[in-house]
Amino acid sequence: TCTDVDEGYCSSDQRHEGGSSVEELESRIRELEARMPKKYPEVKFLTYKDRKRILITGGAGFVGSHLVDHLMMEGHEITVADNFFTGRKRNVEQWIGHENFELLNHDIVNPLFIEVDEVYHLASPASPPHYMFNPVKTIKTNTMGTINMLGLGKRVGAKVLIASTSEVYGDPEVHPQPETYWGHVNPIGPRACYDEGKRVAEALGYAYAKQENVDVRVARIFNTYGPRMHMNDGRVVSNFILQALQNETMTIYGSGKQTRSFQYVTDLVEGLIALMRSNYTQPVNLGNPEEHTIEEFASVIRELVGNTKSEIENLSPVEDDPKMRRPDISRAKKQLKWQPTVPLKVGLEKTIEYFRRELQRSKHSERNIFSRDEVVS
Ligand SMILES: O=C(O)[C@H]1O[C@H](OP(=O)(O)OP(=O)(O)OC[C@H]2O[C@@H](n3ccc(=O)[nH]c3=O)[C@H](O)[C@@H]2O)[C@H](O)[C@@H](O)[C@@H]1O
Repeated sequence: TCTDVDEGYCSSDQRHEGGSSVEELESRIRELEARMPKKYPEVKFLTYKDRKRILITGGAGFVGSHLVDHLMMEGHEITVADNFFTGRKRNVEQWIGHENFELLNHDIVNPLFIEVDEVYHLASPASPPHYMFNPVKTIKTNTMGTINMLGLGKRVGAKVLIASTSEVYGDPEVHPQPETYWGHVNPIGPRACYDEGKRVAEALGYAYAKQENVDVRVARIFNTYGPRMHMNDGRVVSNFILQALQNETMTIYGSGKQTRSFQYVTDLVEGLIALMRSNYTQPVNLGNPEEHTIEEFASVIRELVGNTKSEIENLSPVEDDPKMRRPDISRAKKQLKWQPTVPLKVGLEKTIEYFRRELQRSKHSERNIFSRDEVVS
């Protein structure tokens, strides 16, 4: 009988002779292995021909990390560049160590020299309190950072998708907002660092496309919500949910009659990918056209959270706060065959569940994958 089972030196005959104890042990190990969570979510295998090398700036952030999940599961090679100003390692921890994944602690205000086929350029603080906290850095990220990404696109021949924003329309005087509207932006107001930063990013994109033949896509992203928004994000959906969950006052800035139209993050991710893969080079609005007042959002969230003692209170209005916002998405429908599909209540429930878990969380390394299928099934 072989006694070197641990060392793996036994032949199968010896193991057989060794009697049932080794077989029992083996089957017990198999059983235990089956019970352990899989190391990584299921990733499709793509051959070299179909696999793309993709850089996602801001890939550890709220939107970026959902895009990472989607493209990783499709089987592509993903590099994330993030300076962790608002992004968090936790958002992509499910991929760390995977052979298709790389996480760089890199600030794109500095150039980055890597070989890629596509760049999703999402890096920038996006919530008003965050971008106003360091306006100079916000401008640098959107100007110098964008130049660096377009320069990378030029050098290696990569397609570059620029994440622009509905804020390029400012406090709009046209409603809903089509891409042909030039906007109504205060160039020296508190939001200017972001609004004007993104307007320059778009201008840079088209300048590089014209002068240097860089293949550029521009997505104008409207208000988006979902799991993995930062606890201190400060935007309305996460604020209202966290306030309701903790029985705190729900803070409406101003009358609450201002409107917004909110899309769930997985819808946005599909729109971004469709745009990147299309041949359409003009800006495209990506948003959900269902419009509500902020007051309505407060009561819908209050109701969905349930059992809350939170009161709703009106505080003073925010300077230059857009009074209404709703995307005209005819272009996305026509050119990308894209439109949002996740209903507000379904997305909000998913987001509430996420924040509820975050508030209860007391240890590291809990997986947090959110796929669209999980939401619609
Ligand atoms: O979520 C987004 O996608 C967008 O969020 C912000 O734009 P904003 O529409 O001002 O987003 P919020 O800060 O969520 O504010 C929405 C409305 O709710 C109000 N609000 C916000 C927070 C709060 O606690 N209470 C409250 O009433 C704001 O005054 C505003 O009228 C960013 O500036 C955009 O770049 C970003 O694309």
